[in-house]
Amino acid sequence: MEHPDADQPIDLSQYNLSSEVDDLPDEIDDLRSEIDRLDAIILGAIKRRTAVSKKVGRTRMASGGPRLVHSREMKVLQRFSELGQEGHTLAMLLLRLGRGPLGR
Ligand SMILES: O=C(O)C(=O)C[C@]1(C(=O)O)C=C[C@@H](O)C=C1
Repeated sequence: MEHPDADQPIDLSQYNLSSEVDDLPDEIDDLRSEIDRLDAIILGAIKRRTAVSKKVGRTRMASGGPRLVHSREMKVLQRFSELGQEGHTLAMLLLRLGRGPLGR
């Protein structure tokens, strides 16, 4: 299956995810509608990420591989580090969702 190069930034303009918000109206209801739209995108992306991450884990373990891959987790943490400490927390939560409870 075709898949985008992970190092190639996604064209965020296609999804209207730009951080430029000067063009948005100063209307609370309109702004909240935009937040609702974004939350739907984020939630959908998190649910798919979790499902894909679980599938990677199942596939790897089925061939005798480890439950976790430290180097990959470091890449994910690095990716979210542009958001600072909260980005680190967010990345940790995404990893936790994908790998399920540890120590079982
Ligand atoms: O990339 C992998 O090998 C995965 O299993 C996915 C993932 C992730 O959610 O990004 C989950 C657990 C691993 O420890 C590392 C990364």
